[in-house]
Amino acid sequence: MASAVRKALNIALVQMKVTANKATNLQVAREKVLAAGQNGADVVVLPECFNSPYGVQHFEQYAEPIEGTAPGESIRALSAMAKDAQVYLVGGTIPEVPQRQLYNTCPIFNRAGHLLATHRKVHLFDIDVPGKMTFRESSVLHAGNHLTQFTTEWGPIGVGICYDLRFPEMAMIAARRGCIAMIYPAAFNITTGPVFFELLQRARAVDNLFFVATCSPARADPEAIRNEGVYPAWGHSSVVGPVGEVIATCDHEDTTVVAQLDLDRLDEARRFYPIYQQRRFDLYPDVAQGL
Ligand SMILES: NC(=O)CCC(=O)C(=O)O
Repeated sequence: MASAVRKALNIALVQMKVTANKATNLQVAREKVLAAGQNGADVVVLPECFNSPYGVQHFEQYAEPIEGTAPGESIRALSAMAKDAQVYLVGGTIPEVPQRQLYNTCPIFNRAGHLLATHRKVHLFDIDVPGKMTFRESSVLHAGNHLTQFTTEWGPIGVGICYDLRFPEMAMIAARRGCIAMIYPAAFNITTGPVFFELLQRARAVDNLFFVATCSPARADPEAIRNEGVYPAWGHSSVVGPVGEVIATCDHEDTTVVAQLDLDRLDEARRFYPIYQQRRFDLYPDVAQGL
């Protein structure tokens, strides 16, 4: 007898503290991914820049190759975590150096530890809010040129990285290609986080009537932020449902957020609000191209 299709998937967002020690970061990630798997997670997500401090001055030092015959130690460690925990692992991001160019890249593994896909951050985080937050990823990073999704038994899931969340087109394309969710490893900060982070997640979710999940690093100690210029991560890793409801969230502490993505919620939202059938591509053909 064919087994019933499972209608819900369990997700865990590992909001871990990231240090300057790569080996420690990998060990902490491993412990938390294994714990999440033991607690029933199907999909586990790590934060943006989980193996290195987040800052343009650090990327080159921590960068590793991902694909090819000699993947770096973070990729080998992530593959083993996914396999040992028997989970899909959205492996946060690491600075990637395939040849000379650097990228901010998310590797995604299946339950057997095989690399399913990689997403290179498409929209680089270049902003200048004077006196509050200036960041210029493009001073050292190159932007990726591909949209990314991976396949699961619940349906395809799209992947973006942090600043990619601000661009509705990416999530919209994923939704129209059948994705049930977008997952974003992310590291918003104490300037932009309170204003935009939840708003953007809820907007992407309700625009597309699908799930949105984000995973941030935990915030560093205030002295390290004040005295050493450590990036002040906002935290607030969250799962948002198809009508923009916050299903699970947290503050900025070291924690793992768990939630269930119940596909009945998605079906119901799309039945109640049939925007997928009501679009007027005759009036906006430019946004229908390529889909
Ligand atoms: N790491 C990032 O891309 C940060 C994005 C961010 O903080 C924003 O406001 O956007």
